Amino acid sequence: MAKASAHSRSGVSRAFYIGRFQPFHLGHLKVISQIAEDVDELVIGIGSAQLSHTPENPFTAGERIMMISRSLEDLDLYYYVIPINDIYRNAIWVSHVESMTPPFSQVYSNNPLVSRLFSEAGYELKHSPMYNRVAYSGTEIRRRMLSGEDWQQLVPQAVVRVVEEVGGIERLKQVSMKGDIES
Ligand SMILES: Nc1ncnc2c1ncn2[C@@H]1O[C@H](COP(=O)(O)OP(=O)(O)OP(=O)(O)O)[C@@H](O)[C@H]1O
Ligand SMILES: NC(=O)c1ccc[n+]([C@@H]2O[C@H](COP(=O)(O)O)[C@@H](O)[C@H]2O)c1
Repeated sequence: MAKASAHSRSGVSRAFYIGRFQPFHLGHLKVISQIAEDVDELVIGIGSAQLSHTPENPFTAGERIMMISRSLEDLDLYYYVIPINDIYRNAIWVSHVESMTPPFSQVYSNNPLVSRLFSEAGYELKHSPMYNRVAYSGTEIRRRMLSGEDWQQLVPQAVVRVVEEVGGIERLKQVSMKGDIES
């Protein structure tokens, strides 16, 4: 059975969009700007919220919240940013998400597992185009942060400031080191 219609009982249309946002980049911003044209409110899930200080997940949930809220300041959209820990039980993951978020009726995702789990649970799935995927990619941005190449142009200015504020480049380099730290 399909979930509630696109509009809830209050008449508000609310959607869900989840990512790890390691870091939040211009591809994510473009997706959210597009979603903002379709819905009244957006619930943004910070996936793998428990992870930080690793090469694939350098930033904490709190830092990712800063990146997102500061980047969306100028957008005409009411949004909620909710950290979601992984639970490693796909069959009940949607219920886990529902237990942490305001209710929503549409899900925006290009992640095959996320799409599958929400459509099995009866949600309306929406897919957005991939924008400049070669560069607007967390993997590519972290690679550039490590190699000293220009990554700043691939993220909102607010994200550059958060990364600087938390010493993000130094952290990423240190947690990516192999072997012992030489004195
Ligand atoms: N350039 C992009 N354009 C449109 N959607 C994107 C883009 N990059 C990521 N997304 C989508 O945003 C959601 C969250 O993505 P995620 O946070 O994993 O970013 P990512 O760039 O794919 O990161 P990583 O390379 O670290 O896996 C996913 O549904 C993903 O498909
Ligand atoms: N069983 C689970 O805990 C489960 C299932 C599906 C997605 N997720 C999370 O959802 C997020 C999806 O975001 P990405 O598209 O960035 O991979 C990830 O953080 C992923 O770990 C978790």
